[in-house]
Amino acid sequence: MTLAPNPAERRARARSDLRMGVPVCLYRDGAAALVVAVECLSEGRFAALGAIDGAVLAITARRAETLKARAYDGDLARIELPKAATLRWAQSVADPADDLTTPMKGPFRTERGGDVTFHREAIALAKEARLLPAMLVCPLEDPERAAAQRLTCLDLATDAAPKDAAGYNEVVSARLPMVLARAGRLHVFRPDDGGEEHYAVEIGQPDRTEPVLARLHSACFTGDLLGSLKCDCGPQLRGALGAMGKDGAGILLYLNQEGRGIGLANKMRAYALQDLGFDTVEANHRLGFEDDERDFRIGAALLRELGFSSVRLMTNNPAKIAMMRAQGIAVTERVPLQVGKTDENAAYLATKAAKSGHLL
Ligand SMILES: Nc1nc2c(ncn2[C@@H]2O[C@H](COP(=O)(O)OP(=O)(O)OP(=O)(O)O)[C@@H](O)[C@H]2O)c(=O)[nH]1
Ligand SMILES: [Zn+2]
Repeated sequence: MTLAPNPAERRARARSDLRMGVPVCLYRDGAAALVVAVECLSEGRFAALGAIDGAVLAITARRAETLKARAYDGDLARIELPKAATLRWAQSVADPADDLTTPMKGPFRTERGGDVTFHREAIALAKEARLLPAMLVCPLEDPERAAAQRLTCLDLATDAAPKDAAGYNEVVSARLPMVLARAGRLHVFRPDDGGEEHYAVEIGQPDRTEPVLARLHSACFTGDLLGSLKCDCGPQLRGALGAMGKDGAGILLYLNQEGRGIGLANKMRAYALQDLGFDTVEANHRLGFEDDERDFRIGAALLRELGFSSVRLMTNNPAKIAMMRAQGIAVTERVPLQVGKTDENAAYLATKAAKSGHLL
């Protein structure tokens, strides 16, 4: 057998490289490009890469809208680098932190026509790496040069973003008595694509042939652990565990998709924007993200691994129900989970109801 990394493993390496500010080489059909995440760029690498003829900043159409830059490529825009472009300029294109204090960043010239495969893939990699979706993309005449510098190289014919969700393997499970549910067991699942681990908390011994009381909870460090008043996550987590403890059976999936899938750093960037008056959805858009970047297929995959095919789902989010059903998990009942409303999170919950279809 070959010991070489497979496509998923190469992609995992690429994500790590991007988080360190190391460029990654993308190639396909004889063409190639070096891509690097703007937020992690050093002065030295920016000077070297920005000087390459044809280098552009790839940003999402969401971010372009805020910057008033024309997005000719549908979901993304390619901003040309002005002659005097500095790293500071590139970072202010990527990061909305100073949008209001220094609004005059443009006007921006954006490219039109031509192939955007590398740009789109670069944005996808940035999101997978939980980085701001703003990438410096530089055409590369000779991909051999990237290999010679030991850069990670992805052949998009084989290593493009996979359409199917990762496979999950249970690493271990052990008994975990909890205040709210004594008969607990924690299962740890590891994906086969080098991505995040996710957890399942099983309460009691639920019958696999009956619909199980289930909760799909997304990680919220601020709400779950710190008791933040900005959201309802902590009370929902404890409310779900409490209900399962009382029932004597249930399954709580704890998915490590912090900040609706944008990561904690970006969620805190969103919180900083919320302090300037933007709501939770607007803040995501200004950062360049969609409202919700989570992949709920993971929840269905874990349920299947655990032997469940039917749930009574504790949620107020119809998208979770639709996704479960689309993934072949029967949702026999929606169990509302309305706890933890405070003065501080009332506007947040109202925005979720108005813009994201949450049920009140
Ligand atoms: N980007 C972003 N994420 C947030 C914000 N507030 C909370 N979150 C995240 O939102 C997610 C909330 O997860 P859930 O409670 O599972 O999801 P939900 O869509 O509200 O659905 P239900 O609670 O099931 O009704 C967590 O990952 C939080 O970290 C915010 O203002 N911005
Ligand atoms: Zn929260």
